[in-house]
Amino acid sequence: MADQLADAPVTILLASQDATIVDRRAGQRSLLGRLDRAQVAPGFIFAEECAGTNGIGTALEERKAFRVRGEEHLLEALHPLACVGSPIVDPVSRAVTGIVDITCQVDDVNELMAPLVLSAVRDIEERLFALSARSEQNLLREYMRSKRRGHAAVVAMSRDTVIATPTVSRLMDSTDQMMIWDWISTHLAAKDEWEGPLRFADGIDVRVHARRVGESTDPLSAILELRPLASPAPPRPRARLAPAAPAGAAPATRIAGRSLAAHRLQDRVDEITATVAPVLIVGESGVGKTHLARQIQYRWGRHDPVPSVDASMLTPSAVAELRARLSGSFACIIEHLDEVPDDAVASTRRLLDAAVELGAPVIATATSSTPDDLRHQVQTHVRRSVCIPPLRQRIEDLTDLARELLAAELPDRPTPQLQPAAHRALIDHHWPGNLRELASVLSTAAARSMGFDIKLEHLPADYRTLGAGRRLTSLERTEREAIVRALDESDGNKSLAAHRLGVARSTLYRKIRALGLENETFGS
Ligand SMILES: Nc1ncnc2c1ncn2[C@@H]1O[C@H](COP(=O)(O)OP(=O)(O)OP(=O)(O)O)[C@@H](O)[C@H]1O
Repeated sequence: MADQLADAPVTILLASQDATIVDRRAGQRSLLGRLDRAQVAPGFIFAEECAGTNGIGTALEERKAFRVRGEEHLLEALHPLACVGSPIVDPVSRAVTGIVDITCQVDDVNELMAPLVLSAVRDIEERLFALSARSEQNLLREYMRSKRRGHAAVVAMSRDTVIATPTVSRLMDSTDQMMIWDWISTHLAAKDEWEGPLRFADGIDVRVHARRVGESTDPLSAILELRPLASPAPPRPRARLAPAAPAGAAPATRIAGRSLAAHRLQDRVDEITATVAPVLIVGESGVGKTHLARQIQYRWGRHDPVPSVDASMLTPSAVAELRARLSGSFACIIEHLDEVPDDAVASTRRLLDAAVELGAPVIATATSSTPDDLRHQVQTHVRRSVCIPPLRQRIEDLTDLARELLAAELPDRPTPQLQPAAHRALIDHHWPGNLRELASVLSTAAARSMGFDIKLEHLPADYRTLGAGRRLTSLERTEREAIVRALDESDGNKSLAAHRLGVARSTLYRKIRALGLENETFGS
């Protein structure tokens, strides 16, 4: 388009979704000089709240093509100009992703400007549609990765695609699919990761860990890993030792971090690795129990990855099978021992007794150490245990942990560093999902920074806590929720959202900035 309009008395502007001009093409020298004087150039923001009525900001507000001529502009510097701007609407998410605008001097206004802008926008929207095919490929790749990591119950889902492992396909009908899609759309609207319960149409309860695939601006797609809950008991898939993942880089043999908690953990791990015998690793979900189990196995000389089994899938006969294979050299990791089903408690206890007797390198993990829990009786059979503290209790280790996670994420290139503002924002977070959550945030950030150092703007929106690293008060959180809801219900239209909230538009803009919502997209 820029080539076609090279000799025309117009210039083409491209603005981002926050109305910042990011590119300016074509235009004769006299026009460009005037545009420079009026600051109509890359880097300048033309959001309506800063620049009043103009072709970029108003088209963004109205979500439709908008024509402004001469004194219709609020800013006097723009009075000699005329323009037509139109929003680019993502064909899948329906979010405005930018604005195309053609600007000229008032005397050069031409009836063709509007059709030209609209045709450019159509071209861009078609390309965005083609890109969504790429996000399907990403989804498939992530699904395969999840399966390779040994997860037996995995679903990959986007608006148009559902892929599921046989364990889940057997459970899921079309109502379940719709319900799962609703669940994803709700929980991953503002977060990249979510874990919580979900009930299938026939009453089977599962716990789902869902993680968004791709960028937050990509069409929504997610990987869900399902674990059955103990009751009501679903027809359980038979537990199998997950095939060990192919040998990758050797796990680090030291615990990352310099906090007192990290030193204590290191000392305990050193003690434990001095003798080969069953170990129980306790800690909140995502804290790195399985990771530590692999480190310990490695230090015991198991340089090939050791197979693992999820205790929530154990049946008495599966435990008997494991027991038959047990010897002083049989190594395995039993994950989530505190979720062993009631009917497998007794046999698992016997299995662990035998493992202790034989000195077998069996490592179990558990998220709960509640003393009166039936499953606690199983845990006590392991005798030796180590507890990994949650990330929020060793937040000073975040830099070292982030380095380790980023090195694992980008094994083939220099490890990116966290820039101070990004580091401050991450330190301020509560990390309920522990290292799993941190790994996911860093993976998104590393993709956004293209593998270079991670700045505040590379973090997912929810983790850029107000730049200064301030945590929201509960009142601010309530306010934020109300604003997000209003913007969602208004499909991102700020005038409508302000009307719904009963506040002036300028107040809404101020709140949006103060609550760190400027880079969010809203609506279906
Ligand atoms: N020290 C570490 N270095 C690099 N990656 C780590 C480290 N600790 C944990 N991770 C990564 O963090 C994620 C969560 O770790 P892991 O699966 O070991 O947690 P967990 O405590 O076993 O979780 P759950 O109880 O929910 O199964 C994994 O992707 C793991 O590879």
